[in-house]
Amino acid sequence: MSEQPLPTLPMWRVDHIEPSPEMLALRANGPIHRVRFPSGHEGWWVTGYDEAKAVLSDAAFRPAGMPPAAFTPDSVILGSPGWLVSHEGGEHTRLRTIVAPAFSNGRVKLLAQQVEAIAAQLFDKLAAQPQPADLRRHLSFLLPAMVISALMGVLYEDHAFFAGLSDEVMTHQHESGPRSASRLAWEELRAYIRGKMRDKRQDPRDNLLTDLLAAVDQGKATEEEAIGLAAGILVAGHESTVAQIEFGLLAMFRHPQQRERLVGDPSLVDKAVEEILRMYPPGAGWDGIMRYPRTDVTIAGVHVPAESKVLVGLPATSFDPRHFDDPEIFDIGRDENPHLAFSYGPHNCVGLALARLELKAVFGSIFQRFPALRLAVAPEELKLRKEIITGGFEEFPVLW
Ligand code: HEM
Repeated sequence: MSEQPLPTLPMWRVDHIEPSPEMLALRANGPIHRVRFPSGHEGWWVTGYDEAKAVLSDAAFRPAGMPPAAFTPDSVILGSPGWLVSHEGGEHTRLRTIVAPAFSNGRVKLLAQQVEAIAAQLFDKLAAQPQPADLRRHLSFLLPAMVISALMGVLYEDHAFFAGLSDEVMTHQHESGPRSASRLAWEELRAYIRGKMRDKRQDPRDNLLTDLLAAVDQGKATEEEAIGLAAGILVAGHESTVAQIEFGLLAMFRHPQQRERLVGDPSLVDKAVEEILRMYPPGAGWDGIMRYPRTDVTIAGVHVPAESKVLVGLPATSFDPRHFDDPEIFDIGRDENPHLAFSYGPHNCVGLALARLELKAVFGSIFQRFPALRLAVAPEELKLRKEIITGGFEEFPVLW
Protein backbone atom coordinates (compact mmCIF):
# COMPACT_ATOMS: atom_id res chain seq x y z
CA MET A 1 0.00 0.00 0.00
CA SER A 2 1.47 3.37 -0.98
CA GLU A 3 2.00 5.91 1.80
CA GLN A 4 -0.02 9.13 1.86
CA PRO A 5 2.12 12.12 0.77
CA LEU A 6 2.97 14.42 3.64
CA PRO A 7 1.05 17.70 3.97
CA THR A 8 3.33 20.38 2.56
CA LEU A 9 3.91 23.95 3.66
CA PRO A 10 3.34 26.70 2.72
CA MET A 11 -0.41 26.59 2.99
CA TRP A 12 -1.39 29.89 1.41
CA ARG A 13 -4.29 31.94 2.68
CA VAL A 14 -7.30 32.34 0.40
CA ASP A 15 -7.09 35.66 -1.46
CA HIS A 16 -4.15 36.46 0.86
CA ILE A 17 -6.41 36.85 3.86
CA GLU A 18 -8.69 33.98 4.82
CA PRO A 19 -7.02 31.10 6.71
CA SER A 20 -6.03 28.20 4.48
CA PRO A 21 -8.79 25.52 4.51
CA GLU A 22 -6.07 22.86 4.40
CA MET A 23 -4.53 24.30 7.56
CA LEU A 24 -7.90 24.43 9.31
CA ALA A 25 -8.67 20.82 8.36
CA LEU A 26 -5.30 19.57 9.55
CA ARG A 27 -5.55 21.56 12.79
CA ALA A 28 -8.97 20.07 13.50
CA ASN A 29 -7.45 16.63 13.05
CA GLY A 30 -4.94 16.86 15.91
CA PRO A 31 -2.40 19.05 17.68
CA ILE A 32 0.77 17.84 15.90
CA HIS A 33 1.43 16.70 12.33
CA ARG A 34 4.29 15.36 10.28
CA VAL A 35 4.82 17.77 7.36
CA ARG A 36 7.22 18.77 4.62
CA PHE A 37 8.65 22.29 4.87
CA PRO A 38 9.33 24.66 1.95
CA SER A 39 13.05 23.77 2.34
CA GLY A 40 12.17 20.14 1.46
CA HIS A 41 12.99 18.90 4.99
CA GLU A 42 10.47 16.84 6.89
CA GLY A 43 9.50 17.68 10.43
CA TRP A 44 6.57 18.43 12.73
CA TRP A 45 3.98 21.15 12.77
CA VAL A 46 2.38 21.90 16.13
CA THR A 47 -1.13 23.32 15.65
CA GLY A 48 -2.62 22.78 19.14
CA TYR A 49 -2.69 25.80 21.44
CA ASP A 50 -1.60 24.06 24.65
CA GLU A 51 1.01 22.02 22.85
CA ALA A 52 2.42 25.17 21.19
CA LYS A 53 2.71 26.92 24.55
CA ALA A 54 4.38 23.86 26.06
CA VAL A 55 7.00 23.76 23.28
CA LEU A 56 7.64 27.50 23.47
CA SER A 57 8.31 27.41 27.19
CA ASP A 58 10.33 24.18 27.27
CA ALA A 59 14.11 24.63 27.60
CA ALA A 60 14.57 21.33 25.71
CA PHE A 61 13.95 23.32 22.50
CA ARG A 62 16.53 25.59 20.90
CA PRO A 63 15.17 28.88 19.53
CA ALA A 64 14.62 29.69 15.86
CA GLY A 65 18.04 31.25 15.46
CA MET A 66 19.99 28.16 16.62
CA PRO A 67 19.37 25.46 13.98
CA PRO A 68 21.35 22.20 14.24
CA ALA A 69 24.29 21.96 11.82
CA ALA A 70 22.30 19.64 9.52
CA PHE A 71 20.04 22.48 8.44
CA THR A 72 21.48 25.29 6.34
CA PRO A 73 20.75 28.55 8.12
CA ASP A 74 18.03 30.32 6.16
CA SER A 75 18.93 33.80 7.32
CA VAL A 76 22.16 35.77 7.23
CA ILE A 77 21.48 37.16 10.67
CA LEU A 78 21.47 33.79 12.43
CA GLY A 79 24.41 33.49 14.75
CA SER A 80 25.08 37.22 14.68
CA PRO A 81 26.04 38.38 18.20
CA GLY A 82 23.16 40.18 19.90
CA TRP A 83 20.42 38.80 17.59
CA LEU A 84 18.10 37.66 20.38
CA VAL A 85 16.65 34.57 18.71
CA SER A 86 20.17 33.22 18.26
CA HIS A 87 20.82 33.14 22.02
CA GLU A 88 19.30 30.97 24.70
CA GLY A 89 19.32 30.47 28.48
CA GLY A 90 21.39 32.82 30.63
CA GLU A 91 23.03 34.52 27.62
CA HIS A 92 19.64 35.35 26.16
CA THR A 93 18.38 36.66 29.51
CA ARG A 94 21.49 38.83 29.92
CA LEU A 95 20.97 40.44 26.50
CA ARG A 96 17.19 40.72 26.66
CA THR A 97 17.37 42.38 30.10
CA ILE A 98 19.38 45.21 28.51
CA VAL A 99 16.67 46.17 26.01
CA ALA A 100 13.50 45.09 27.85
CA PRO A 101 13.16 48.32 29.92
CA ALA A 102 12.90 50.38 26.70
CA PHE A 103 9.83 48.31 25.76
CA SER A 104 8.12 48.30 29.16
CA ASN A 105 4.49 49.45 29.27
CA GLY A 106 5.57 52.64 31.07
CA ARG A 107 8.24 53.62 28.53
CA VAL A 108 5.99 52.74 25.60
CA LYS A 109 3.16 54.87 27.04
CA LEU A 110 5.50 57.86 26.88
CA LEU A 111 5.74 57.33 23.13
CA ALA A 112 1.97 57.31 22.63
CA GLN A 113 1.61 60.97 21.65
CA GLN A 114 4.56 60.75 19.29
CA VAL A 115 3.14 57.65 17.60
CA GLU A 116 -0.28 59.32 17.21
CA ALA A 117 1.43 62.38 15.72
CA ILE A 118 3.41 60.24 13.25
CA ALA A 119 0.21 58.46 12.17
CA ALA A 120 -1.64 61.79 11.74
CA GLN A 121 1.23 63.23 9.71
CA LEU A 122 1.28 60.18 7.42
CA PHE A 123 -2.51 60.25 7.02
CA ASP A 124 -2.19 63.89 5.87
CA LYS A 125 0.49 62.97 3.35
CA LEU A 126 -1.57 60.06 2.06
CA ALA A 127 -4.62 62.31 1.72
CA ALA A 128 -2.58 64.70 -0.43
CA GLN A 129 -1.69 61.97 -2.98
CA PRO A 130 -3.48 61.48 -6.28
CA GLN A 131 -5.71 58.39 -6.21
CA PRO A 132 -5.16 55.49 -6.30
CA ALA A 133 -2.18 55.81 -3.96
CA ASP A 134 0.12 53.14 -2.59
CA LEU A 135 -0.66 52.91 1.12
CA ARG A 136 2.48 50.86 1.68
CA ARG A 137 4.65 53.66 0.34
CA HIS A 138 2.85 56.38 2.25
CA LEU A 139 1.88 54.69 5.51
CA SER A 140 2.49 51.04 6.38
CA PHE A 141 6.19 50.92 5.46
CA LEU A 142 6.94 54.33 7.00
CA LEU A 143 5.09 54.33 10.30
CA PRO A 144 7.01 51.50 12.03
CA ALA A 145 10.33 52.87 10.72
CA MET A 146 9.59 56.36 12.02
CA VAL A 147 8.52 54.97 15.40
CA ILE A 148 11.72 52.94 15.67
CA SER A 149 13.78 56.08 14.89
CA ALA A 150 12.08 57.81 17.81
CA LEU A 151 12.73 54.85 20.10
CA MET A 152 16.36 54.49 19.05
CA GLY A 153 17.04 58.22 19.12
CA VAL A 154 18.16 58.48 15.49
CA LEU A 155 17.12 61.14 13.02
CA TYR A 156 13.72 60.85 11.41
CA GLU A 157 15.41 61.58 8.11
CA ASP A 158 17.33 58.31 8.43
CA HIS A 159 14.23 56.13 8.56
CA ALA A 160 14.04 55.54 4.80
CA PHE A 161 17.68 54.50 4.76
CA PHE A 162 17.53 51.96 7.57
CA ALA A 163 14.06 50.71 6.68
CA GLY A 164 15.40 49.97 3.18
CA LEU A 165 18.29 48.00 4.68
CA SER A 166 16.03 46.10 7.07
CA ASP A 167 13.82 45.24 4.12
CA GLU A 168 16.82 44.00 2.14
CA VAL A 169 17.98 41.85 5.08
CA MET A 170 14.60 40.16 5.27
CA THR A 171 13.93 39.94 1.55
CA HIS A 172 17.06 38.13 0.53
CA GLN A 173 17.38 36.00 3.59
CA HIS A 174 17.60 32.73 1.66
CA GLU A 175 20.69 33.77 -0.23
CA SER A 176 23.96 32.41 1.03
CA GLY A 177 27.59 33.36 0.61
CA PRO A 178 29.45 36.29 2.04
CA ARG A 179 28.48 38.76 -0.70
CA SER A 180 24.76 38.16 -0.80
CA ALA A 181 22.66 41.33 -0.87
CA SER A 182 21.22 40.41 2.49
CA ARG A 183 24.57 40.01 4.19
CA LEU A 184 25.80 43.29 2.75
CA ALA A 185 22.65 45.03 4.00
CA TRP A 186 23.09 43.48 7.46
CA GLU A 187 26.69 44.67 7.57
CA GLU A 188 25.68 48.14 6.39
CA LEU A 189 22.96 48.28 9.04
CA ARG A 190 25.46 47.33 11.74
CA ALA A 191 27.94 49.94 10.47
CA TYR A 192 25.19 52.59 10.54
CA ILE A 193 24.32 51.69 14.15
CA ARG A 194 28.00 51.62 15.16
CA GLY A 195 28.31 55.22 13.88
CA LYS A 196 25.12 56.36 15.62
CA MET A 197 26.23 54.81 18.91
CA ARG A 198 29.50 56.73 18.67
CA ASP A 199 27.52 59.97 18.09
CA LYS A 200 25.53 59.24 21.26
CA ARG A 201 28.67 59.65 23.35
CA GLN A 202 28.51 63.38 22.52
CA ASP A 203 24.70 63.72 22.67
CA PRO A 204 23.25 60.97 24.88
CA ARG A 205 19.62 61.93 25.83
CA ASP A 206 17.05 59.29 26.71
CA ASN A 207 16.80 56.58 24.07
CA LEU A 208 17.57 52.96 23.30
CA LEU A 209 21.00 53.55 21.76
CA THR A 210 22.06 55.41 24.92
CA ASP A 211 20.81 52.49 27.06
CA LEU A 212 22.88 50.16 24.89
CA LEU A 213 25.99 52.32 25.27
CA ALA A 214 25.53 52.33 29.04
CA ALA A 215 25.28 48.51 28.96
CA VAL A 216 28.59 48.35 27.07
CA ASP A 217 30.25 50.75 29.52
CA GLN A 218 28.97 48.70 32.48
CA GLY A 219 30.34 45.48 30.96
CA LYS A 220 26.88 43.95 30.45
CA ALA A 221 27.40 43.51 26.70
CA THR A 222 30.18 43.82 24.17
CA GLU A 223 29.97 46.59 21.58
CA GLU A 224 29.26 43.96 18.89
CA GLU A 225 26.39 42.52 20.94
CA ALA A 226 24.92 45.97 21.55
CA ILE A 227 25.05 46.70 17.81
CA GLY A 228 23.42 43.33 17.07
CA LEU A 229 20.68 44.02 19.62
CA ALA A 230 19.86 47.35 17.99
CA ALA A 231 20.02 45.98 14.44
CA GLY A 232 17.86 43.01 15.44
CA ILE A 233 15.22 45.29 16.92
CA LEU A 234 15.19 47.35 13.74
CA VAL A 235 14.63 44.28 11.59
CA ALA A 236 12.22 42.43 13.92
CA GLY A 237 10.19 45.54 14.66
CA HIS A 238 9.83 46.79 11.13
CA GLU A 239 8.57 44.15 8.69
CA SER A 240 6.23 42.48 11.17
CA THR A 241 4.41 45.73 11.88
CA VAL A 242 4.31 46.80 8.23
CA ALA A 243 2.67 43.48 7.34
CA GLN A 244 0.27 43.60 10.28
CA ILE A 245 -1.04 47.01 9.22
CA GLU A 246 -1.66 45.65 5.71
CA PHE A 247 -3.29 42.37 6.82
CA GLY A 248 -5.35 44.29 9.39
CA LEU A 249 -6.68 46.62 6.70
CA LEU A 250 -7.51 43.66 4.47
CA ALA A 251 -9.36 42.09 7.41
CA MET A 252 -11.42 45.23 7.90
CA PHE A 253 -12.18 45.53 4.17
CA ARG A 254 -13.27 41.90 4.24
CA HIS A 255 -15.61 42.41 7.21
CA PRO A 256 -17.45 45.70 6.57
CA GLN A 257 -19.85 45.18 9.47
CA GLN A 258 -16.98 44.88 11.92
CA ARG A 259 -15.43 47.99 10.39
CA GLU A 260 -18.69 49.91 10.88
CA ARG A 261 -18.83 48.66 14.44
CA LEU A 262 -15.34 50.04 15.08
CA VAL A 263 -16.18 53.39 13.48
CA GLY A 264 -19.35 53.58 15.60
CA ASP A 265 -17.52 52.73 18.80
CA PRO A 266 -13.82 53.69 18.67
CA SER A 267 -13.37 52.39 22.23
CA LEU A 268 -13.35 48.93 20.63
CA VAL A 269 -9.96 49.60 19.08
CA ASP A 270 -7.95 47.63 21.66
CA LYS A 271 -10.08 44.55 21.18
CA ALA A 272 -10.12 45.05 17.40
CA VAL A 273 -6.33 45.07 17.30
CA GLU A 274 -6.22 41.84 19.35
CA GLU A 275 -8.72 40.21 17.01
CA ILE A 276 -6.69 41.25 13.95
CA LEU A 277 -3.60 39.77 15.59
CA ARG A 278 -5.46 36.56 16.42
CA MET A 279 -7.11 35.87 13.11
CA TYR A 280 -4.98 37.72 10.56
CA PRO A 281 -1.42 37.83 11.93
CA PRO A 282 1.40 38.76 9.57
CA GLY A 283 2.60 35.79 7.55
CA ALA A 284 3.59 34.57 4.14
CA GLY A 285 2.25 31.03 4.50
CA TRP A 286 5.26 29.53 6.24
CA ASP A 287 2.95 29.21 9.20
CA GLY A 288 4.88 29.60 12.40
CA ILE A 289 8.18 29.87 14.19
CA MET A 290 10.80 27.14 14.29
CA ARG A 291 12.17 25.29 17.30
CA TYR A 292 14.72 22.45 17.52
CA PRO A 293 14.61 19.85 20.33
CA ARG A 294 18.08 19.12 21.68
CA THR A 295 16.90 15.74 23.04
CA ASP A 296 14.14 13.31 22.07
CA VAL A 297 10.79 14.74 23.21
CA THR A 298 7.15 13.71 23.22
CA ILE A 299 4.49 16.16 22.05
CA ALA A 300 0.84 15.10 22.51
CA GLY A 301 1.99 11.47 22.61
CA VAL A 302 4.07 11.78 19.42
CA HIS A 303 7.75 10.93 19.66
CA VAL A 304 9.96 13.63 18.11
CA PRO A 305 13.67 12.84 17.84
CA ALA A 306 16.39 15.27 18.89
CA GLU A 307 17.60 17.81 16.30
CA SER A 308 14.41 17.73 14.22
CA LYS A 309 12.50 20.71 12.91
CA VAL A 310 9.41 21.56 14.95
CA LEU A 311 7.38 24.42 13.53
CA VAL A 312 5.11 26.01 16.13
CA GLY A 313 2.07 27.02 14.12
CA LEU A 314 1.13 30.24 15.89
CA PRO A 315 -1.61 31.18 13.37
CA ALA A 316 -3.19 27.72 13.63
CA THR A 317 -3.39 27.95 17.42
CA SER A 318 -5.85 30.84 17.03
CA PHE A 319 -8.46 28.38 15.79
CA ASP A 320 -8.26 26.02 18.75
CA PRO A 321 -11.85 25.86 20.09
CA ARG A 322 -10.51 24.83 23.51
CA HIS A 323 -9.40 28.46 23.88
CA PHE A 324 -11.50 30.59 21.52
CA ASP A 325 -15.29 30.53 21.20
CA ASP A 326 -16.37 30.33 17.54
CA PRO A 327 -12.75 30.77 16.46
CA GLU A 328 -13.55 31.12 12.76
CA ILE A 329 -15.62 34.25 13.38
CA PHE A 330 -13.88 37.62 13.21
CA ASP A 331 -15.36 39.47 16.18
CA ILE A 332 -13.75 42.77 17.19
CA GLY A 333 -15.62 42.72 20.50
CA ARG A 334 -14.18 39.34 21.60
CA ASP A 335 -13.66 39.41 25.38
CA GLU A 336 -11.23 36.55 25.94
CA ASN A 337 -8.47 36.63 23.36
CA PRO A 338 -5.29 34.95 24.62
CA HIS A 339 -3.80 34.59 21.11
CA LEU A 340 -0.16 33.67 20.56
CA ALA A 341 0.58 36.12 17.72
CA PHE A 342 3.48 37.50 19.77
CA SER A 343 4.63 33.98 20.69
CA TYR A 344 5.12 32.82 24.26
CA GLY A 345 7.95 31.91 26.62
CA PRO A 346 11.41 33.44 26.86
CA HIS A 347 11.50 34.60 23.21
CA ASN A 348 8.05 36.17 23.08
CA CYS A 349 7.96 39.48 21.27
CA VAL A 350 9.87 42.05 23.30
CA GLY A 351 8.23 44.85 21.26
CA LEU A 352 4.62 43.78 21.75
CA ALA A 353 3.51 46.88 23.68
CA LEU A 354 4.99 49.11 21.00
CA ALA A 355 3.44 47.05 18.21
CA ARG A 356 0.03 47.35 19.89
CA LEU A 357 0.48 51.09 20.24
CA GLU A 358 1.30 51.45 16.53
CA LEU A 359 -1.65 49.32 15.46
CA LYS A 360 -3.96 51.28 17.74
CA ALA A 361 -2.74 54.53 16.21
CA VAL A 362 -3.65 53.23 12.75
CA PHE A 363 -6.90 51.35 13.39
CA GLY A 364 -8.12 53.86 15.97
CA SER A 365 -8.56 56.62 13.40
CA ILE A 366 -7.86 55.57 9.82
CA PHE A 367 -11.52 54.91 8.97
CA GLN A 368 -12.57 58.22 10.51
CA ARG A 369 -9.92 60.02 8.47
CA PHE A 370 -10.69 58.05 5.27
CA PRO A 371 -14.33 56.91 5.60
CA ALA A 372 -14.43 55.39 2.11
CA LEU A 373 -11.00 53.75 2.28
CA ARG A 374 -10.87 50.67 0.04
CA LEU A 375 -8.53 48.61 -2.11
CA ALA A 376 -8.06 49.91 -5.64
CA VAL A 377 -7.67 46.32 -6.95
CA ALA A 378 -9.26 42.97 -6.14
CA PRO A 379 -7.52 41.43 -3.08
CA GLU A 380 -6.26 38.48 -5.14
CA GLU A 381 -4.40 40.92 -7.40
CA LEU A 382 -2.18 42.09 -4.54
CA LYS A 383 1.32 40.63 -4.79
CA LEU A 384 2.28 38.91 -1.55
CA ARG A 385 5.94 39.23 -0.54
CA LYS A 386 6.38 35.48 -0.34
CA GLU A 387 10.11 35.59 0.33
CA ILE A 388 9.85 37.10 3.79
CA ILE A 389 8.31 35.30 6.72
CA THR A 390 5.99 38.16 7.69
CA GLY A 391 4.51 38.58 4.20
CA GLY A 392 3.06 42.00 3.48
CA PHE A 393 2.60 43.23 -0.07
CA GLU A 394 4.68 44.68 -2.90
CA GLU A 395 2.14 47.51 -3.15
CA PHE A 396 -1.13 48.27 -1.42
CA PRO A 397 -3.09 50.56 -3.79
CA VAL A 398 -6.07 52.27 -2.20
CA LEU A 399 -8.84 54.75 -2.99
CA TRP A 400 -10.78 56.81 -0.46
C1 HEM B 1 2.52 43.25 14.88
C2 HEM B 1 3.81 43.32 15.05
C3 HEM B 1 4.67 42.23 15.60
C4 HEM B 1 4.47 40.87 15.62
C5 HEM B 1 3.25 40.08 15.13
C6 HEM B 1 5.62 40.28 16.25
C7 HEM B 1 5.78 38.92 16.48
C8 HEM B 1 6.88 38.35 17.08
C9 HEM B 1 7.03 36.93 17.35
C10 HEM B 1 6.01 35.85 16.96
C11 HEM B 1 8.23 36.75 17.95
C12 HEM B 1 8.80 35.43 18.46
C13 HEM B 1 9.87 34.84 17.57
C14 HEM B 1 10.31 33.48 18.10
O1 HEM B 1 9.89 33.07 19.19
O2 HEM B 1 11.06 32.79 17.39
C15 HEM B 1 8.84 38.06 18.09
C16 HEM B 1 10.07 38.30 18.66
C17 HEM B 1 10.68 39.53 18.68
N1 HEM B 1 10.12 40.74 18.33
FE1 HEM B 1 8.27 41.03 17.58
N2 HEM B 1 6.51 41.27 16.59
C18 HEM B 1 5.96 42.47 16.23
C19 HEM B 1 6.49 43.74 16.44
C20 HEM B 1 7.72 43.98 17.03
C21 HEM B 1 8.25 45.30 17.33
C22 HEM B 1 7.52 46.62 17.07
C23 HEM B 1 9.50 45.12 17.84
C24 HEM B 1 10.51 46.12 18.31
C25 HEM B 1 10.58 47.37 17.90
C26 HEM B 1 9.75 43.67 17.89
C27 HEM B 1 10.90 43.08 18.32
C28 HEM B 1 11.06 41.72 18.52
C29 HEM B 1 12.30 41.13 19.00
C30 HEM B 1 13.59 41.87 19.32
C31 HEM B 1 12.06 39.74 19.11
C32 HEM B 1 13.02 38.67 19.61
C33 HEM B 1 12.75 38.42 21.08
C34 HEM B 1 13.64 37.34 21.70
O3 HEM B 1 14.10 36.43 21.00
O4 HEM B 1 13.84 37.42 22.92
N3 HEM B 1 8.64 43.02 17.39
N4 HEM B 1 7.99 39.02 17.56
